[in-house]
Amino acid sequence: MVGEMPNGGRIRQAFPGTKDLTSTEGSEYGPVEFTREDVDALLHERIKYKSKYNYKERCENTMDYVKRLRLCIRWFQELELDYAFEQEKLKNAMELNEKHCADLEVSLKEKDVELNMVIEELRKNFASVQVQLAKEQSEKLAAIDSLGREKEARLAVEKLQAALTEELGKTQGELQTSNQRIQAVNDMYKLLQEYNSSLQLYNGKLQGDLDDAHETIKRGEKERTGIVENIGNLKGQFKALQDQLAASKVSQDDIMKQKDELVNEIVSLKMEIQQVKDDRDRHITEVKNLQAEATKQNDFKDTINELESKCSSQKKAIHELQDQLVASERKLQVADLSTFEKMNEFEEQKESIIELKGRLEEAELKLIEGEKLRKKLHNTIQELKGNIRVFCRVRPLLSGENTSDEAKTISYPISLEALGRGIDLMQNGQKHSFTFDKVFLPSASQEDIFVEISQLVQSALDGYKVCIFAYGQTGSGKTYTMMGRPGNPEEKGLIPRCLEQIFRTRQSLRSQGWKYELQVSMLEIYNETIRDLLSTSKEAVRADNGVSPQKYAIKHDASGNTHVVELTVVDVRSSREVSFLLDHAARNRSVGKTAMNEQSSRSHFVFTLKISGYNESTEQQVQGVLNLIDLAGSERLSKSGSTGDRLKETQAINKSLSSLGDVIFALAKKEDHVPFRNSKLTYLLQPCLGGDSKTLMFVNITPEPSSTGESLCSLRFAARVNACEIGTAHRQVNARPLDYRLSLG
Ligand SMILES: Nc1ncnc2c1ncn2[C@@H]1O[C@H](COP(=O)(O)OP(=O)(O)OP(=O)(O)O)[C@@H](O)[C@H]1O
Repeated sequence: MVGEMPNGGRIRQAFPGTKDLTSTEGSEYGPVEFTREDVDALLHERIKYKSKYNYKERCENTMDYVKRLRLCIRWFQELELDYAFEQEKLKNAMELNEKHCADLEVSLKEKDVELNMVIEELRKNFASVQVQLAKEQSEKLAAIDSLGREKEARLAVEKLQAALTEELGKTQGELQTSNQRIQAVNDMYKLLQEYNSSLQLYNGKLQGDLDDAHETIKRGEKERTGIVENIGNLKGQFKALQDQLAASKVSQDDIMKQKDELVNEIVSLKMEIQQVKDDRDRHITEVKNLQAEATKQNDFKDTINELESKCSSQKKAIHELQDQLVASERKLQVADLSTFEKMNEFEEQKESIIELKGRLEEAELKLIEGEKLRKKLHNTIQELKGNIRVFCRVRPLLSGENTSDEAKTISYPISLEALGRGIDLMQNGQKHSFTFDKVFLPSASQEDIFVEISQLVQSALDGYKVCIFAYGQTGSGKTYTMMGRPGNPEEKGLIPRCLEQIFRTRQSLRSQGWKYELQVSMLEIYNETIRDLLSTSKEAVRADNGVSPQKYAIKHDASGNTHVVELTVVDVRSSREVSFLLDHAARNRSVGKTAMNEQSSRSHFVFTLKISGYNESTEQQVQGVLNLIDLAGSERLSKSGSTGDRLKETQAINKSLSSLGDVIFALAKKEDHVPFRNSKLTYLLQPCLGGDSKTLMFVNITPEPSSTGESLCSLRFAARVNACEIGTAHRQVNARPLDYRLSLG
């Protein structure tokens, strides 16, 4: 059958395009396909023939027609087979579809049930949503209400915002000016940095000059020794010449005498000659007479010969004496000449010695000036750097301590850059080198120490906060450095010397219109408790417990000043008054005997001098503070030999010193949190350590070989302190009157 296929198309396409159905070629060259039109044409085809009676032709045409019919039938048969196959396939597909439909139906039913459930739930939800909606509508109403209110509030806020914007504008203006100021500060900082580097350069140059000066001095020294040697030689020569001169003078005198004698002799000889001549003439006349007579008397011949020979020998003698006289006169002239030359040489050398002495003095002066300038620049650089300065002092060996050369563990480098600043410590054959701002040898006197810190004391008078503290193992000389040895003016410590300088300067500044008021307080921190050393009541000094927590509480105010509540403060007018107070405090101090020190300080001693200055002519006011602190000695429990109360003291001392270390190291590392509050000592010293103070630490060292370990610990601690940058101290200068309360810093 030919027709539309179930899929709407044809299964086979018979001869696309036009085709000659009379041809039977298809049967021989593969399958032939037919369209509906082809089949219709084939069925309605009439067999053509030329002659009705040409049976052959009719038979051939019929055969051809039959062939084509057969071909068409075969095509139909194949098509049918295809259709049957297709039908089978469709049936299978239909069965599959039916099955799928049944499955779908089941799942649809399930879905239906599910959907019903969902619908049920949605209905429930809808009901609750409706309830919620009602609720929300009421809330909406409330919200609309509050919106109204908020609008009002917003308006108010907008107004506020406008005001704030205005303020913001102002603040931004201020910010701008602040930025400008910051810029200016930055510029200043840059300038300071440049100044600093130029100072360093200058310092370098000065160092160079210093080196040159050293060189010149060395050369001068050499020249001087050469000159001194020369002078010695010249003096020797001069002496020899003087001796020679004296001898020459003597010989000259002798020669003169001789000359005189010779002259006399010559005169007498001349006279003699004259006489002889006269005699001769006389004799000649006599001889003539005699000759005349000789002729008569031959007897006189011998006498005449004798007289003649006598005469010629006398002539010879006169010649010799005359030659001698000429030679002596020449010698005398030569001697005069060389004396004159020597005198000239001596004068020249005298002048060159005077000139060299002048040059030497000039070089020495230059050296002193250079050293002063170097120190000043060093101080300025240190101030700009904002470091805590550290001086190291090594005390001399005390009687009974090991003095043998082999036991010496401390040495001092002599290189130019470390001279006076370096210290080397040997421990177990290993050398540990340290450099500080200054190292004082055991031979340094109390005056030497004071000279180095006197500028700091001046700073306190100029309105700076100054803090000097002594750190070191017990028995290393802290108290000796700060207080000195009582009863010996030569061995006065820093505290009495500082006060003497302050009172002296106060006196001299009076002529410039300055008036100073000085107030003193002294306290000690013993076992983490503050004790007022100037209190007149014994209980207040001694009681560890029973004091109100408010009493002696440490307070820092906003301007960086520290106050100790209820601490005794005394106005002082002379250093004698202060000495009296120091004696009083010393009697109240907690001291005890340890294995390391007979008179060991068992507490931290804090001496505070508040300086308030007012200049009547300039109306300028300054407020300086001088804190002088003798720390309790650091010591190992094992070494201190402490037990009982002493052990408790030692533990408290070590705890507060280790807190001091923690604070220093936190500052060195620039940590956000610095544990100032961990001990009374660090909390009290907060302004000194925190940067608003000129701070100097003495690290005291004992040269005793058995203390090498302790010394090394102290030096290491000091080196870290020295490396710690704490900021720059500020001067407290005011134009208006100050609050004269006493503060620690
Ligand atoms: N530079 C010095 N010259 C002479 N003697 C000194 C020197 N330094 C310290 N001494 C002596 O050494 C001893 C111990 O010194 P000092 O009491 O000052 O030590 P310290 O470090 O304060 O000890 P502590 O921490 O136990 O109080 C004292 O007898 C003192 O006189």
